[in-house]
Amino acid sequence: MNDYSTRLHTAMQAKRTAALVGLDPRESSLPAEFARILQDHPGDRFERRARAYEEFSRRIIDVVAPFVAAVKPQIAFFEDCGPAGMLAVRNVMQHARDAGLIVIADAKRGDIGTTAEAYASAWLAGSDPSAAPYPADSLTVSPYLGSDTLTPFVDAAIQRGAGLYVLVRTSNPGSGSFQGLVANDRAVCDHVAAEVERLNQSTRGNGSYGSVGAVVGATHPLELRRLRQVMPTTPLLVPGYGAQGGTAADIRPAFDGQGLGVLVNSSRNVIFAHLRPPYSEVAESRGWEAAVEAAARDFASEFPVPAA
Ligand SMILES: O=c1ccn([C@@H]2O[C@H](COP(=O)(O)O)[C@@H](O)[C@H]2O)c(=O)[nH]1
Repeated sequence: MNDYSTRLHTAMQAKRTAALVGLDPRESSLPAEFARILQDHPGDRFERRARAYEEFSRRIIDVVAPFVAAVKPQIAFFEDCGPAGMLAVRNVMQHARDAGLIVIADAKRGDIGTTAEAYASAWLAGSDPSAAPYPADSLTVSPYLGSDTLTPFVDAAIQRGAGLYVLVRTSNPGSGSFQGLVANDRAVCDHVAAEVERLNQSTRGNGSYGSVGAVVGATHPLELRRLRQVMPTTPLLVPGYGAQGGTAADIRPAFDGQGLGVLVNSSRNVIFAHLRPPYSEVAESRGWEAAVEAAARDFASEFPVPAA
């Protein structure tokens, strides 16, 4: 069984990019053709929306799979469709696994003891997609309940060859209100980062990185540099690039010398490329999937990874 960071870095080297496409479907931004499913598909409005999200996400996966290493379904959008949405996201995740992509479930789970065990069991399929009802390679988790509540996730990650991304410094403008508070001369996010790096050590095999990763936003470039030093062997998941204002220059210092150690997320700017120039022109002439392809190619080329 290959551990998570080995599988992740193999995928990044195969696709030669650290780009990750976020699957954040929203009814109001779907291409016009999805109106048919939203109006005519059997079931109630939640089931129709779930069907549209599944079809849209599958087609995004088909378009971006040649260019990126991973996808990150944002579970909230699927959950908002009720039970049909959870079935849809399960199918989307399986479709992405079948396409050879690393799948990060952005569900931001976290709870005490046995409840954390149940979350881990549900979401961390790891190297064997059939090991969990939701076939994710890795999962975002919240550290807010304390370090002991991360342990069940770490144990499951080791057992299943799965990965975790612990929220350390999130990309939203208000993330400093708690994460930036200073205790014992260090910001809370630095305390969390030190704990993530410590937990990560128990998951390191022969590779340079472990399987306990961290979420650090591109919108806080100074913290990103500092936190990379606190977490030198921790794989980073970096949201906030593109639509939230983060740039490639903000993120580059977090990569190692081989172009590894960081996955960069972009959601809206890729999946809804048909809505913004210059890709809207591509959509007009060649359709929305061509616009997504052009945006995914451009995004991937911003974060090149050398072949192994
Ligand atoms: O700190 C965080 C943690 C998670 N996210 C999620 O990433 C995507 C970002 O979408 P964009 O369209 O590229 O802005 C979204 O699912 C967020 O919930 C984040 O942005 N920041």
